[in-house]
Amino acid sequence: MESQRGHHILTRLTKIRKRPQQPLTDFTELYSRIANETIYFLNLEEKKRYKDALQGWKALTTDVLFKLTLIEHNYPSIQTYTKDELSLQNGIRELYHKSVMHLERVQKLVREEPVRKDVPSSKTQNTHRSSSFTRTTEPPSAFHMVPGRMMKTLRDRSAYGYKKAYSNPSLPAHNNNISPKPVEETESVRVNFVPSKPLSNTATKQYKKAVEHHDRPLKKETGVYSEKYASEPILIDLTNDEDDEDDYEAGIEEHSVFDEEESEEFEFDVSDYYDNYSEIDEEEQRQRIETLRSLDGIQQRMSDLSVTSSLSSNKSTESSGHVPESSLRSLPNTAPALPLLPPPPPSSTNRASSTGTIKEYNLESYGTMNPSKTKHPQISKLMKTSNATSLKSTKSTPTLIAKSTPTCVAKSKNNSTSTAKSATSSPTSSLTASKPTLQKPRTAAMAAKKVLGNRKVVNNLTNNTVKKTRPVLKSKTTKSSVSSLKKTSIHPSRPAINPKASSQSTSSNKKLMKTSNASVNKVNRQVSAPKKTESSKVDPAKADSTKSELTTGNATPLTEGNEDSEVDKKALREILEDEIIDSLQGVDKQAAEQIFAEIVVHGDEVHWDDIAGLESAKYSLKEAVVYPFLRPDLFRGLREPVRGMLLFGPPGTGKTMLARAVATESRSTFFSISASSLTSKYLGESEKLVRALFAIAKKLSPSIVFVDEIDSIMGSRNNENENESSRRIKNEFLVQWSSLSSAAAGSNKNEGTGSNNNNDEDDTRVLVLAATNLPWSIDEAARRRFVRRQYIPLPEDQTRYVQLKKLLSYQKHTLTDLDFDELVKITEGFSGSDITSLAKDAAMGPLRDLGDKLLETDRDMIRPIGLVDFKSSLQYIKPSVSQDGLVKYEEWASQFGSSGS
Ligand SMILES: Nc1ncnc2c1ncn2[C@@H]1O[C@H](COP(=O)(O)OP(=O)(O)OP(=O)(O)O)[C@@H](O)[C@H]1O
Repeated sequence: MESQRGHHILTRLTKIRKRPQQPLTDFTELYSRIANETIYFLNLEEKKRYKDALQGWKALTTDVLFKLTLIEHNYPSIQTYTKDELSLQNGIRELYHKSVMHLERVQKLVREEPVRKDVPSSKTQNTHRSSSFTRTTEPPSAFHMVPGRMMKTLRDRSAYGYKKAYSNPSLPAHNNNISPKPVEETESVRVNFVPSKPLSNTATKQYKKAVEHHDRPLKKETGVYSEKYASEPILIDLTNDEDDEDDYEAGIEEHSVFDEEESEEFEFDVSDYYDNYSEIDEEEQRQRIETLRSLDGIQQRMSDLSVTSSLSSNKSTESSGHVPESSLRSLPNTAPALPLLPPPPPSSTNRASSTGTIKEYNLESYGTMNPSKTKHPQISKLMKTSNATSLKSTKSTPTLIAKSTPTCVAKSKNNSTSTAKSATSSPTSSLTASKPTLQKPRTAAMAAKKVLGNRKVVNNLTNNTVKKTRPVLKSKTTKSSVSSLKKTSIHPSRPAINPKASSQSTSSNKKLMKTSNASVNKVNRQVSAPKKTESSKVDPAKADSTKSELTTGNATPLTEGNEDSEVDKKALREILEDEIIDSLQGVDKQAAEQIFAEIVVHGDEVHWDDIAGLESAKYSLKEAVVYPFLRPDLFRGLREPVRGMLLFGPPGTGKTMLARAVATESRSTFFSISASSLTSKYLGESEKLVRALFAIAKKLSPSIVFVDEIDSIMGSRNNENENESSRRIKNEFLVQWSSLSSAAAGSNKNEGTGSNNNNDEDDTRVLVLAATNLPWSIDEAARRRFVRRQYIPLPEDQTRYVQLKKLLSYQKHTLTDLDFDELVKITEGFSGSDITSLAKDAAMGPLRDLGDKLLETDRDMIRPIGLVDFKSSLQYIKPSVSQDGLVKYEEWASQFGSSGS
């Protein structure tokens, strides 16, 4: 008894120790941001929009630098960093270095080619001059961009450009150390001291204080600072070098309204990062000095904020007391020093070995924090605690959606260059935005999301439910307007990172390119996405279709730029999948891969509004799934969400649609599985698949495991014809399913305390949602687990009316309300799917009338759809559900289910 209590207390203590104050989320957000935005700016470069790219790089580097510093300041106790956090931190630094290199390169390009007539600049394209950094939305986080993500794996490795190199022969093989730029060459880099998203309240405060601190001499004592800043931070536009002066002043003005009292002292003390300094040996000391020097570079950079770096660097250097002045002199002016990274690890060819290599590299690459090198016991210990780390990363494992709203680029006829390019090379793309029919994305974040395929990004700006204030860059033309941003409907703590990969991601080492070290190369591919530019001629048909697609808003990638962004998406997706797989404990890797390859589905989002009628079913689903997923804090203990919900009813009534809508609206990962996905001919493999499925679902929680035609997996076990294999799958499924629920109902200890801090809740936010046309054949044990059994009947009159209206709403038609009423009557007994088929067929009527003339008839000349078309289609489109069948459903519904019309 006593020992039990002791154990209990210990467990609680461990939890308390583990949970709070870890920078993982911040690091992952930052990492995904820099990675995603990098892709976007590379795309800009490809399109020769160097100015835009330059602005982007500037803002990105500054922002990242600031945020990184801030995170490190907020979490100074580096000893408590998990391995993933260290890897992420390292990865961010690497990407940051890359960004600085890009910045320098593009700066040169801009100087060399100030006027590019063939490429419309951002100014000509956007009257309001919204640079890609008018951050009106949050940065693209590969995982955050996943409102209602439905994942679709694209594990076609060949497509990811394994052979594409991410290197520039002109660059040194390993270029983590950015060579300092001569002061005179250094452009006055306006430091954009504005995070696009406050990391936390404390961070915001510190940020405010930091700005205030650095601008103090210039501060106008208005004393007007109000909470407004927190929600409506003011950002400085970086759009044009000539206007730097204005921006600068504007920035100072804006920054001058900070409340001194509200802010805490922002002290950036690099020594916070290391303690017990004297306990380490000489070699270690030397390394640490290096690192401290670099960190001081950051500190210096911090103090240079809002002023030109070249001017203030010396001052700052002098004031720094941590590092000898001489060593600081060697720090680059434009490229703030960050800890140097060792060369990449040797290549390895398989996933398992690559993981090992990555791990080793992560540790090695962190220089002074290498546990084998450092004698710091806590650090060494930290490096060994991989389990805790994986658990942690579980919650922040990201997912991606594939649906994309690609940016439009048309290939120039004149260009025919076809060399594969690397991210670090000067863009020589043959792509030019000859007639940009798509608006330039309003923010880099949005653009990157587009590149990475988040269709919902734009929608979310208006359609979100979770709001979060976010700073935005202030455009010069709208200096007075400061807008707060809503947090897009994304799970807030779901980053999109492959920490292992990140640590090595941006090495431009050619050798590294050749390795098949999965994560490393994938990130490289993601960032650089070398372009194929073999053909430069515009296929007129293609161009036309691109145009029309763009104008209808249904653009699909047709050009190389877009192909590459597809590659980027795929690469990123694969990275994420690999990361998840690598971090799963006790799960067969192959099985996990198979789950990703076959089961996880992206795209094709369905919203409540897309579904006609079924109001009761919708409400039921909201209550059972959507609300608990969105407000887990309210649904605990007795209110714990159900773990199983069954949708049953005649075929084609919208069960699958409902499931998809639930996935979208609850912003969860959607696993669509079928019997064949879980069946393997090899003994024991199927169980592994089931285990992997649930493990991944937990990892990517909140998740919905949707099993269509559940009767084929969960048929009654009394069936004598059932074979051993399917019995085992069933048993394993039931066992795994049970593991989702808490052992004792109502046993949540946090209930009543109002605590929102239950980090474990994500693990349990997994729902098995199933659909079937044969509810009576489901095994009883499974039926019991489907706490909610929702009957989805044939659509009623009103539902059919709504559906018909919806279907015709985008078509030219002559149907009056009376016609619709008539149609509703005629279609009695039709399922939703039957009605869709009918409408589709009727829509063909006007084309059928044309016969062969169809080919030369102008689109506008085609007659509208009329009632007559429906009537003629009704001759051969008949209801698919028999009345007899309906009786059986209704009986079962009255016995076991609830009605959902
Ligand atoms: N309520 C509805 N609103 C709009 N469309 C619907 C509705 N019900 C069905 N449909 C149409 O029918 C098609 C099939 O629907 P869905 O696949 O969801 O049916 P289901 O009940 O899952 O069928 P099955 O049981 O055969 O799998 C949908 O793609 C949609 O076009």
